[in-house]
Amino acid sequence: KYNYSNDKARERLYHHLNMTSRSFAAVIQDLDEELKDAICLFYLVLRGLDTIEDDMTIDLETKIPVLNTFHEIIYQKGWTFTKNGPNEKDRQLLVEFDVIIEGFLKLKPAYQTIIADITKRMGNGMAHYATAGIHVNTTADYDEYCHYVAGLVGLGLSEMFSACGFESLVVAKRKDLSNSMGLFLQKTNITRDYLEDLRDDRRFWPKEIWGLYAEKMEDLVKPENCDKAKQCLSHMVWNAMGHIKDVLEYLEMIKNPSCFKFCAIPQVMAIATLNMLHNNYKIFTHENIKIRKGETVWLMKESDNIDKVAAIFRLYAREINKKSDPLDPHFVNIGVACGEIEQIC
Ligand SMILES: CC(C)(C)CN1C(=O)[C@@H](CC(=O)N[C@@H](CC(=O)O)C(=O)O)O[C@H](c2cccc3ccccc23)c2cc(Cl)ccc21
Repeated sequence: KYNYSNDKARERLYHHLNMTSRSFAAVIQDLDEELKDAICLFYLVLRGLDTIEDDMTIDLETKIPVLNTFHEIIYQKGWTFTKNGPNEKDRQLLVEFDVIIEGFLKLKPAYQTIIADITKRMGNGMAHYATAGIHVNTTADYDEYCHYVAGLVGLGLSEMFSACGFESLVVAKRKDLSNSMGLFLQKTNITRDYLEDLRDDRRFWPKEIWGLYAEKMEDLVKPENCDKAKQCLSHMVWNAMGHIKDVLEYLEMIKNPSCFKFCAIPQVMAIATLNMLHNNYKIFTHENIKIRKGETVWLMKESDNIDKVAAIFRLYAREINKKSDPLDPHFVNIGVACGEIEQIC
């Protein structure tokens, strides 16, 4: 029955959600009642984990154990974390993490189990890559790292969609497609955040790729290496585009309208971002380049069914292809990738 204190707790929970990312918080709040709280808490637990992984001011002796045990921490009433650096974006979330734990412990056991399982696997994966000397070298490492931090999120969400009955059991079964949903988002973010990550001494671009264009990853920012830098960027864009076929196949499976928008909106933002990144030397000179607000508003409005989403992917594939430089070694690859997208859409 209606429980005032519960409502107060829920209000504090959604306050944290709105603090993390306003636009996406609105999308989560549009989800059906049955899933809304579970996905809100999944999102905030993962945001807490990510805030610890991202904070380079925390020494490894502290960071590694917290990453590895976060799936147990989320059951510990009252737990908070105050060791985050002062300028860490979501520091407040961890200072008040007891609120998240309260909400997590109110969820149905089925959702708690899914969230704890994904958190365990993600935390272990993050701890591995946070260990001194471990780098993203091969493209296989790149796929593995992105699986840990984003592919697993897709697996967890698909299990929730199937568990609550909104989507068929096939959605949870197609782990390959769920994984690609995460990889497409994460590879787009990693490609976009080259300069910011370089500044924070975080290296996610695989050496197997940047090593074809420079001696050291940081050489790509030198003006004299401009052409090589843009060729490396094309290679990264092409690598991310490899997941689009799976993304569209996954979205075609999603029938519940609120689940569909929740899944489709980040994907159309990602293809729009990839289009903005392609052949855009600014990623080597400016941080935090984003698609315009007007474009995101249009994308959020236009992503409510598979036909419109397919049309958006077809539109951006054409834009990306138009911007390709015939002298770029990946000119043909990107042309083929764009052709494929235009075919399936
Ligand atoms: C790393 C990441 C891509 C998984 C982060 N991630 C996302 O990027 C969010 C979108 C988001 O947070 N957008 C923010 C980004 C920002 O703050 O800059 C915005 O303001 O638009 O979406 C994903 C997300 C949504 C829907 C389906 C998914 C399937 C597989 C993997 C991830 C999926 C997400 C869902 C959950 Cl439950 C948790 C995290 C995420």
